[in-house]
Amino acid sequence: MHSKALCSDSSSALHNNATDYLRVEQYVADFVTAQALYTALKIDLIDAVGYKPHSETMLNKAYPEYEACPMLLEQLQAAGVTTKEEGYWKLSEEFKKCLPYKDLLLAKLEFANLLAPDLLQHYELFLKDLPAFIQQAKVFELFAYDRCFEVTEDNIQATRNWMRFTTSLTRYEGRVIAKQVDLKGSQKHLDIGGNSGEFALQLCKANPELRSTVVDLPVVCEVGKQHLCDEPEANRIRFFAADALTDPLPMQQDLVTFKSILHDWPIPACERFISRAAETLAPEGQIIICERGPLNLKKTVPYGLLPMLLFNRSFRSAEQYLKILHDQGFKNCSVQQFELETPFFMVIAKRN
Ligand SMILES: C[S@@+](CC[C@H](N)C(=O)[O-])C[C@H]1O[C@@H](n2cnc3c(N)ncnc32)[C@H](O)[C@@H]1O
Repeated sequence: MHSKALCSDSSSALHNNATDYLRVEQYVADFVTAQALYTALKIDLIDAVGYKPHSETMLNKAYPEYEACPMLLEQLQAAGVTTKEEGYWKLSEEFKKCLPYKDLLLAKLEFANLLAPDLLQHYELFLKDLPAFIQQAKVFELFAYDRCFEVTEDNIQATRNWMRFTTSLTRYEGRVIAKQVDLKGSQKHLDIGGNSGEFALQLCKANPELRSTVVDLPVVCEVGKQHLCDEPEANRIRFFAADALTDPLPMQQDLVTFKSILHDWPIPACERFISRAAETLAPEGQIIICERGPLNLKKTVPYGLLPMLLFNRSFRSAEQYLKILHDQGFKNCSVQQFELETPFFMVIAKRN
């Protein structure tokens, strides 16, 4: 390692509260449970039995068109979602603890379900020839970056469709990162590829001095403005529509972050993103890169992690980003590794 790199496994230091959302993973681990839960969420059965225990007569009345409702509830009982007491169905005490993360559960289920048909049809191609798989796979029609430049109602709608996935994941990952990282003294923050502003929001909530500028493509910025408009921190977060590889960027930043963007790009583009970020820094400023590491394939991949399996070959090690930073003159770098539902790391880089 060239840089003065401090590698630490800080999972034990993670605040329990911030990682509590990981409890949803057990309910999206296998295909059949995932379908049962997704359906129960969609038809509001989870809300119904969560609100009030339901007998079979009550279920028949509430869901006359679903004759297999009892089967669904039994499946969910096997998965630990529901229990039956004295003839009445209700949510288990454990599953009730997931209710604050319903948005995340739905996003995970929808994202995995969206991808599953592509993998069912083309798994061999996925292994053999990733570019050919990407050409065939329907899921990539959703992530249409070419629709992120011209602000039209259709493009906003199309872009919002995929941004709900990135936003739901980042809402919770951002809280963990905000608790992990010490941003004392940072005021001007640039979040490159900052999407809906959710990551900037979580950093601003945790750091009352911070003022963020979210750099992203024009349509993404429009959706982001709408996403944040009711947040008390919205007046500390502005959107800056730009291509961060080529357009001028706001200068004199104390902090530049890249969260879950660089893995999308080949190394030369990562070098360019990082050198452009470095140009914007004030003398004592720092760059923080937050990324997933590769999946631990010694364990089976749960259904809910299908999207991460899809991107797994793009997930690099922290060392690869450290090398780029070192080559660009960042001498003071450290790495924090931690486990979320996948390995995750932060590379923190200062010039001196
Ligand atoms: C995978 S998403 C990650 C979003 C966000 N950082 C998060 O963690 O939720 C990558 C983001 O980078 C943005 N992006 C891609 N190319 C970009 C470019 N050249 N300049 C600015 N933003 C870009 C995309 O529009 C998208 O919002």
